[in-house]
Amino acid sequence: MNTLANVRAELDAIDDALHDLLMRRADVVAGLAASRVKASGPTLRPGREARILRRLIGRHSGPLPAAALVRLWREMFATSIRQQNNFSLAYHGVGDAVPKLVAEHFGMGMPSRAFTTPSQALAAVGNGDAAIAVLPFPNEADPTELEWWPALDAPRLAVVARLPFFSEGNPGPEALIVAHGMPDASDDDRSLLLVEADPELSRGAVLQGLAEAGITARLLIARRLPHVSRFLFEADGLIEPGDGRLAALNFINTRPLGAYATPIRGISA
Ligand SMILES: C=C(O[C@@H]1C=C(C(=O)O)C=C[C@H]1O)C(=O)O
Repeated sequence: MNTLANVRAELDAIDDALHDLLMRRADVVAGLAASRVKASGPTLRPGREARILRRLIGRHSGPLPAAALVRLWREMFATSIRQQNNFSLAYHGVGDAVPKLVAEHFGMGMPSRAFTTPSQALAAVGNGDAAIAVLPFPNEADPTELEWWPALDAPRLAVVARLPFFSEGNPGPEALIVAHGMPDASDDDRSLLLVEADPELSRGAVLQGLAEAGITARLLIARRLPHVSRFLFEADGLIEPGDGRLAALNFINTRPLGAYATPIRGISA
């Protein structure tokens, strides 16, 4: 009979099974941490996390909202990252959008420190005080003194993830994670490209130059400086510093700033 006691007994059995699996997952991560197989690379691997979430969302069905599935896995990722080393993060943001994204992405327990400028947060990563910096997604309306991407020391420090990775519909304010080294591919990625070009060159001509080199890109920000036009593009795919397509470009300066797994924006039923 479907009494409350019966339903609760079934939930208790499911909780035990889930608990066993969570403990088993943590054991596997502990083995990974002890084995040093990741010793040469960063702890946080947003590309791998994106592959896991895409795979699970792809097989998902039933009444559990996909957003809840992602939240549960985010908490597990954050826990397993902290299991692997003393992970901590630096962030900068005006208002509460960035701290909110940090809490949603890394759970409530992740050690994090706020900085009043993006360059201070990046310096904390540069000198090893923090593993990553979370910074606001570049915006055309940003004041120059908060514009962090033109001075990003890529590929030493590079963009490796975009937050939120999952949202149903409009994501609201977004952020980027900057870490040491270029990110792993996730099979569906986008790259940030800084281009400095002769101010005589229109943005259409710059886009055409990129297209002729085989790079499909969208303009995010254009800045007219005294002797140069500076552009930030989001390009399809993973573009790393040695990419052959960059050699074909003859702008004043073209620099990949990193990449991120293409975020999921709503899922079709
Ligand atoms: C376990 C790993 O480290 C981190 C934690 C992950 C996980 O818990 O599945 C996945 C990617 C990394 O951010 C890994 O690199 O596989």
